[in-house]
Amino acid sequence: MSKLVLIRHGESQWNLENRFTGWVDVPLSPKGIEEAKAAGKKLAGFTFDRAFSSVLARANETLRLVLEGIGQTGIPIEKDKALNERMYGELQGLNKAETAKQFGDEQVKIWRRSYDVRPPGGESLKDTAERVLPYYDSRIKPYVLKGETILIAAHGNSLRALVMQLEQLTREQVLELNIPTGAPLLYELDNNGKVLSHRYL
Ligand SMILES: O=C(O)[C@@H](CO)OP(=O)(O)O
Repeated sequence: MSKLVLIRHGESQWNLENRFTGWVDVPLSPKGIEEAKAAGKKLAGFTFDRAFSSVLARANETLRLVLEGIGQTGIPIEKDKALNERMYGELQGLNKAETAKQFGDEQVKIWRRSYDVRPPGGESLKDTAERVLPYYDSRIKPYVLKGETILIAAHGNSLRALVMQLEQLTREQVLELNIPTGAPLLYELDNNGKVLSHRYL
C-alpha cells in the first residue's frame, strides 16, 4: 500500500488580496507560512520517500516548511511546471470580487470551477489536467505502485485535476470541489494505484 499526501500551498499574498493568481509567482502571506508549519505538525509520524512540487515559490516554500517541520529535508524532491497552478490568462492580477461584479457571479464561477471552460487567454481545468495527469502517471505513479509514501505540494487547480482523477469525480462534482490552503489530504492506494481511502489530516 502507498500513502500519497497532497497539500495545497499555504495562503499566498494574492489569496489574501483576493486576486486571480495562476502563474504569477507570489510569496506566501504570514498566515500562509503559519499554515505550512501547522501542516508539518499534522504530518509528524509520516516518513516520506520523496516529494514533488510545482516550480512556483508558494508551493516550494510550503514544501520546504513542511519538510523542515518533520526533519526530512534530505529526501529526493522533483519540481516541475506540470504541477503549476492553472494559467489564469487575462484574469491574472484582477480582484475576484470586482471581476464578479463586472461579469456576474455565475460567469466567474464557470471560469473558476468548470471543467472545460477557459477563462479568457487561460487554461481550463481540462487543459490543466492534460499536463498534470500525464506527469502523475509517468513521474509519480511508478513510486505509488512500489508502495512509497509520497508528498505533493501544489495548487488549488492542479490538485483539483488530480483529485478528480483519483476519486473519479464527474464534471458536476468537480464544480463544487474546493481544496483549502495548507490542509494535508491523505490518500491510501493499493498496489495498482487504486484509491482505498482518503481524508484530510
Ligand atoms: O487565483 C488562482 O490562481 C486560484 C487559486 O487561488 O484561484 P481559484 O480559487 O479561482 O481557483
